[in-house]
Amino acid sequence: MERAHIGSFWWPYICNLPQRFNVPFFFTGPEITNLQYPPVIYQVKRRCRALLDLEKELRNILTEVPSNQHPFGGQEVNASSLGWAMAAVSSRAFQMHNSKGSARLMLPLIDMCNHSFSPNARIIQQESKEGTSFSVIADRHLEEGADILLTYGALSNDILLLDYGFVVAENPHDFVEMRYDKAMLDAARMAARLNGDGFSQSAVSRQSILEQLNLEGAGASLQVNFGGPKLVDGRLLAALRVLYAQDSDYDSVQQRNLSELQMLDGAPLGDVIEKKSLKTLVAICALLLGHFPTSITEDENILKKIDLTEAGRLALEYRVAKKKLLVDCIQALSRRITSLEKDTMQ
Ligand SMILES: C[S@@+](CC[C@H](N)C(=O)[O-])C[C@H]1O[C@@H](n2cnc3c(N)ncnc32)[C@H](O)[C@@H]1O
Repeated sequence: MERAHIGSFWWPYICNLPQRFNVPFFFTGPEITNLQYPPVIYQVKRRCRALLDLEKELRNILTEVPSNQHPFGGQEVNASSLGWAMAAVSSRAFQMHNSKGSARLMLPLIDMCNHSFSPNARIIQQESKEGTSFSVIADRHLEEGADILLTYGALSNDILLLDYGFVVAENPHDFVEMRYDKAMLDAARMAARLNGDGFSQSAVSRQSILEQLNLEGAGASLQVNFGGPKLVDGRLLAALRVLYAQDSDYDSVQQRNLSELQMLDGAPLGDVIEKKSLKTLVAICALLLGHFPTSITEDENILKKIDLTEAGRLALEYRVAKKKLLVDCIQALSRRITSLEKDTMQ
């Protein structure tokens, strides 16, 4: 609305906002496909659909509104202008908290600061009789001309891409998600050349632990992640440890609590089960990597091209970061397997 009202109080601020935002609902179809990661493609399409629905709804409402009461000064409202407004808010509003609750606020000037996971400044909020004020203070001495960097939060590349239109190459908060599925675990077990019965035939006693992990039963939450500070979703790790446990190990399983079973450090059910679980996790990462249509090397070669669009480059950077995350997981898990093997030999 403010953008349509030339000369309004907020007009100077609105004029200084970027004309274009590089968020994915402005991507072309092929650029969206080039993200190569179904969970984020689903989110992009959902947001595009929501914008188109909003456009339709507003158009219907506005046909009934007399021209002198038109909220946008008679200007056409379409998905593109709505998308611009949404991107302006999603990429520039800061989540602020006080005693009354929390809200996302547009903070002119402060919103010129870029994001870093190693920021050199932070926002300070002060309450007084006059109201709430916000300022930025540096956490260390900044040379003249240095960028003032804030942290936008512990955000994954999915959120950075969808809300802000950029990604961070080695984002410590990024993850790759998969759906917990015993058929997938069986495939990974075979890929890791570990023999034994399929996981689908697991005993009732294991079933109850999988239910406690909320991976089985009504209302189970099946999304499990690789990456982030924990490297592997604790629930997936615990499930594999329990599924590999033999009936004879069962006493040992019952002596462990759920949080112990979910921790990557240690081998709560012994080295044999640990190695099998870790090898299966490596195979899952390799299978997930194989789902991407192109390799990291192919992507890096495409990235060297100079005629890529900004969105095309961003889509490539996004998918390379996901693939590298899986490679990092494979390497870290393989190091753990090697160290367990060394311990066994000693
Ligand atoms: C709150 S604004 C920051 C100021 C912005 N550079 C400007 O002057 O318009 C957020 C936008 O800045 C850009 N940005 C912030 N941090 C970034 C980073 N670390 N890498 C790339 N772009 C970044 C993104 O376009 C993001 O949507």
